Amino acid sequence: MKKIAIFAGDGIGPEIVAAARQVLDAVDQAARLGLHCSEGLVGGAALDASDDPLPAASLQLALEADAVILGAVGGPRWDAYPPAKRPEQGLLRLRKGLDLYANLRPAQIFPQLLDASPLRPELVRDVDILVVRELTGDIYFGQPRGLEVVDGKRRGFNTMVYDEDEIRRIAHVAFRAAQGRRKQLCSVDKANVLETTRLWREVVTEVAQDYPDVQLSHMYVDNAAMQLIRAPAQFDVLLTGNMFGDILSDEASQLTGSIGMLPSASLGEGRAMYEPIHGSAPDIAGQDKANPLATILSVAMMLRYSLGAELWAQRVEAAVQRVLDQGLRTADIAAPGAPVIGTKAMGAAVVDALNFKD
Ligand SMILES: NC(=O)c1ccc[n+]([C@@H]2O[C@H](COP(=O)([O-])OP(=O)(O)OC[C@H]3O[C@@H](n4cnc5c(N)ncnc54)[C@H](O)[C@@H]3O)[C@@H](O)[C@H]2O)c1
Ligand SMILES: CC(C)[C@H](C(=O)O)[C@@H](O)C(=O)O
Ligand SMILES: [Mg+2]
Repeated sequence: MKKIAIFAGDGIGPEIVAAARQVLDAVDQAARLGLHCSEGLVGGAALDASDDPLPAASLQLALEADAVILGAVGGPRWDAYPPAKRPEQGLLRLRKGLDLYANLRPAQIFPQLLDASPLRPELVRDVDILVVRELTGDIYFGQPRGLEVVDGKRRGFNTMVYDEDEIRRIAHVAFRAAQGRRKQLCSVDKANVLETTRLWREVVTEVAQDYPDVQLSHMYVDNAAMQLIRAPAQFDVLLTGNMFGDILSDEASQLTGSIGMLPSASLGEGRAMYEPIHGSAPDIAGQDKANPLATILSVAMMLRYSLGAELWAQRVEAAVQRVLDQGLRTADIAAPGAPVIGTKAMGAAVVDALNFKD
C-alpha cells in the first residue's frame, strides 16, 4: 500500500485537485496500485480552521506519506495577515519540513496549443525546457528577515543566502537530469552583483567536473529572462535558485500557452510533493473555469517518480494529448471565441481518454 497525502488548499485548489483525483483514482483502479489517499489542510484553509497555515497534523500526514499532492494556497482573504501567518508560509514550511530541495518544472510544448502561446509558433515549436529550481534556500528562507521601524521610517529586509552544500546537491540533480536529456545545462545567476550567486557559479562549475558529457553554460538572470522570450528553444536544463526559478518558471509557462499547463515535482531524499506551478487564481476560483491539466500532469510525475509506474505516467500524459487532439479546451488555452469546457469536464475527459482503446 502507498500512502498519498492530499492538500487541496485555497481558491481553485479544491477544483483542480478534485479533477486530478478522478484521474488518480481511475489509474489506481486500473493499475491496482493500492493507494491510500488522505486529505489534510494547508494554507488559508488551515488558517481558517486552526490559526496555523501548516498545522502539526498536516506536516505529520505529509511526513508519513509516500507522496504528497498539493493544489494551491493563498488568496486576498488572507492578504492582511502578518507575513509569518500567511497561507504561503504553510506551503514554504511544508517544503522545508520535507526537505524538498529540488523542484522540477518541465515546460513542454503541446503542438495542439501552439496558437495559444503569445509567441510565434516557429519560436516555441521546439521548446522542451526543464527548470530545476532550488526550493528550500535563498532569500525565501534566509535570516534575518523582518519588518521594523527605524528613525520613524518603515523598513523591510530579507537575507539571500546559500551555502555550498545546498548549491552542490541541487547542481547534481540538474546535471543528472541533463544527462538524461540533451546534455546542456544553463545555470542562471546574478554573479555580477550578488555574492550568493557568485558562490553559486563557482560551485556549479566545480560540480560540472563530474559530468564531462554535459555542456555547462552560465547566464545572468536578466539576460535569461530575455532569452526565454527571444529564443527559448536554445535551453535544455535551466538550473537556478529559489527566487529566480520562481519567476523564470512562470515566464516559461507562457511558452506552452498557459500557466495552467505546467506541472512540477518537488523532490527530497525519499520524499516528494507534486504541485502545479500556478497559484490559487482567486479571479476564477469557484467558477469551474480553472485548467486542471497542470495538476493532472503533476499526478503523472508522481506516478513516474514516486510510485514506480512509468507506464501509467505515460498513459496519463497520452490521455492529456488525446483530449487536446479532440479540441477540448479550458478558457485559458482556447482561441478567442472558440468553445470552452470547465474544470470538471476537462478532468472527466482525461479519465475517458485513459480508457480509450486504439
Ligand atoms: N503553489 C502555490 O500554492 C502558489 C503559487 C503561486 C501563487 N500562489 C498564491 O496564489 C494567489 C494568487 O496569486 P497570483 O494571482 O499572483 O497567481 P496565480 O498563478 O494564482 O494566477 C495568475 C493568473 O493565472 C491564472 N491561472 C492560474 N492558474 C490557472 C489555471 N489552472 N487555469 C487557468 N488560469 C489560471 C489566474 O486566473 C490569474 O489570472 C496568491 O495568494 C499567491 O501567493 C500560490
Ligand atoms: C506561493 C509561493 C510561496 C510559491 C513560491 O514562490 O514558491 C509559488 O509562487 C510557487 O511558484 O510555487
Ligand atoms: Mg511561483
